[in-house]
Amino acid sequence: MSAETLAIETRDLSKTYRLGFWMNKRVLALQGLTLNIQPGQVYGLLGPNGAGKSTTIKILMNLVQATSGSAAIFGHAPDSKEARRNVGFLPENPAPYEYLTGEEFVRLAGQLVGLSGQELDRRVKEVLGAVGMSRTAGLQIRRYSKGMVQRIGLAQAIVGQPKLLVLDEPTSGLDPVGRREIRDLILQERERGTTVLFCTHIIPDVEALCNRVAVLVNGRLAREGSVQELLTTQVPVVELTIEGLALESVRNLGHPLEQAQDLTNRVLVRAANAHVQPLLKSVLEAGGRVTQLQSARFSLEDLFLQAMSEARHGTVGGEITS
Ligand SMILES: Nc1ncnc2c1ncn2[C@@H]1O[C@H](COP(=O)(O)OP(=O)(O)OP(=O)(O)O)[C@@H](O)[C@H]1O
Repeated sequence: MSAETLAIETRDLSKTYRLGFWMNKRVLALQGLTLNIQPGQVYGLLGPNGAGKSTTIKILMNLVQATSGSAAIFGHAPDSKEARRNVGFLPENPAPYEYLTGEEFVRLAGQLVGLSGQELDRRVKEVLGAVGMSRTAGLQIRRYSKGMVQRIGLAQAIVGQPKLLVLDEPTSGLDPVGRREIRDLILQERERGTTVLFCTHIIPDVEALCNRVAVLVNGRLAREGSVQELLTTQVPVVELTIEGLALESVRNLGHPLEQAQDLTNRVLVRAANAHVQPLLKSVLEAGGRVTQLQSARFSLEDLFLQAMSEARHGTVGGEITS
């Protein structure tokens, strides 16, 4: 395999689910998604509920068939042995055999990826320690809390030291300490050179972990790039706190505003750098006061909200047609 082979490649990937008694309603869960994920990248898939993140992951994990387009893992089709051999997977709701103990479950996962003997013993012990489950590994999984199930799910995903880790909401259900531990673990995997694809709603996790992100809205790619690139290509914005004028009066001053919000007795606005001087002048002329002015850091959260509002205001879920 050449060094340039992509870890994950999707080309024009689409998925339509059929719904209703006559199967006559269609949900366009993915609409022509193209992604290129290089080996060694930690890649975040972001998007509102129903954007198509889990569907993308399920197609890559061969749990769902694409309606059209193609997907490959290290150059191999998702249903091939070659693709599966290289992947550790944590599903959205890991539902492991709940009568097994955590340790038995991780051991089984290790055996399934070909580990045995002392190497298996060593790896099981190692990963149980890494996910903070050494003490509770002897309990049946049905006794675990959601966060513990999540940790054991992650342990089974990494036991075989896969080249690619695919994680569907890895930190969901975890307390802040647990989230930090799982984040550290993903960082360790990144150090090891593992490619990681994960989807999440937790934007600080994306900022802490990812080299690259894609924002999906309605099954389409709304943004894609390195975190750095996506944030620095944004127009610099200034945040002003205005007193003595109502929100409507500020809006009626006629200057383009990125955002305007009514707080008690003051208005908070965000405007692009270029519009700040004329805006200031108009506020003072209208009898208002500017009590605070600071440059605002454009965050991934802003980017996410911007992508959503451009795509369609407040839409949640794939497009439904009949
Ligand atoms: N098995 C299914 N049958 C019918 N529709 C489905 C099925 N699975 C997903 N969908 C629909 O496809 C769209 C995309 O769902 P998907 O689970 O991929 O979104 P998501 O981005 O992972 O959402 P979330 O963040 O809420 O987990 C949604 O409108 C969802 O209702």
